[in-house]
Amino acid sequence: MSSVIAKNLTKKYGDFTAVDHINFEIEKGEIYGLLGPNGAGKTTTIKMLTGLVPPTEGDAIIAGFSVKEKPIEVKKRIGWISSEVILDDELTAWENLEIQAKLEGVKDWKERGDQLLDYFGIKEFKNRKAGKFSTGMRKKLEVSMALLNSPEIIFMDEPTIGLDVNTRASMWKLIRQINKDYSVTVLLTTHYMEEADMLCSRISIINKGKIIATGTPEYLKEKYGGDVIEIELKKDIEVKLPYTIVKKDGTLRIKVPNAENTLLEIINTIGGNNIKSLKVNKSSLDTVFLTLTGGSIEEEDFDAKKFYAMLRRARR
Ligand SMILES: Nc1ncnc2c1ncn2[C@@H]1O[C@H](COP(=O)(O)OP(=O)(O)OP(=O)(O)O)[C@@H](O)[C@H]1O
Repeated sequence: MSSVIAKNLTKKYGDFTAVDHINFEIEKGEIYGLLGPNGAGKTTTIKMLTGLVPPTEGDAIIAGFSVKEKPIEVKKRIGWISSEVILDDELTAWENLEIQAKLEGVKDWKERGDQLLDYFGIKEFKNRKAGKFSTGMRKKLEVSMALLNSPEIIFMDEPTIGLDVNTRASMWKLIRQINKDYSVTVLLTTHYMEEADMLCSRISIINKGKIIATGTPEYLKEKYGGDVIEIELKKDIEVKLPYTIVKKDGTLRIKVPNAENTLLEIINTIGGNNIKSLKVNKSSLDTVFLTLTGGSIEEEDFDAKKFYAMLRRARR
């Protein structure tokens, strides 16, 4: 059964198309990722799915209800965590929950509120002002608020943006736990490749408002992955190699099955003296993105020591 079905969902702002006829389907119980760089249209998509912004074209069926026709029914069945601040720092954790219950019209919320704070290990701080919470505790409170109305689906817009590595890892654990323990479907947006890879059962890659690929991380890496070697040339030359080469502004992007096995051949062909810099992007969702768009969200620095050792060997 599907929790979310997006059908030709489109948002235009004047002449600009922020989200362009996107289609995807999320099964009940999935952790689904919308992965894309800044400005790709992720937030706009979430806003349309949660009924905050009306689509220009298309529709979405959320928990069986059309967001266009039955936005109130949709809102009753979803939780939403924005990438912006949603807590009132001057109110206690409990008062923040109370406001959430009032805003969403959740009656008899107190028992569930207590149970949620207990589940997340912050019950003893229920009377502490949210402004005094650590980042991790704030996230737990935000998730408690989103779960207060017992939603079928939670939408999380960039849930770990700006978090340090440890808090990010705790958040991933927490998302997995609520997905299992509260049987809640999760749709999250992210521009972190690793996050999508670690957390999501399936991903749609979104770029410039369009979905350009959908599948499990494993499928996407197998279909579009491979290592990408980026070489900045000192002098522009014609390079003939049995691999896909994209040339842009004096830099070659060479897609190879495996960088370690092909680097020497490539350096020998180009000539070590003609290489200004070299970088290897190992197979990851980043290389998938690179293959699909020619651009990159995150880049891995190449190990310069290893490179120069190889270069020395190639020159001998
Ligand atoms: N209210 C608006 N009016 C005009 N343009 C908008 C509006 N909201 C968003 N946009 C534009 O739509 C595009 C998609 O924005 P959106 O916020 O959905 O992207 P995103 O993938 O969530 O990126 P980010 O992580 O930077 O928020 C951007 O170019 C943005 O400038």
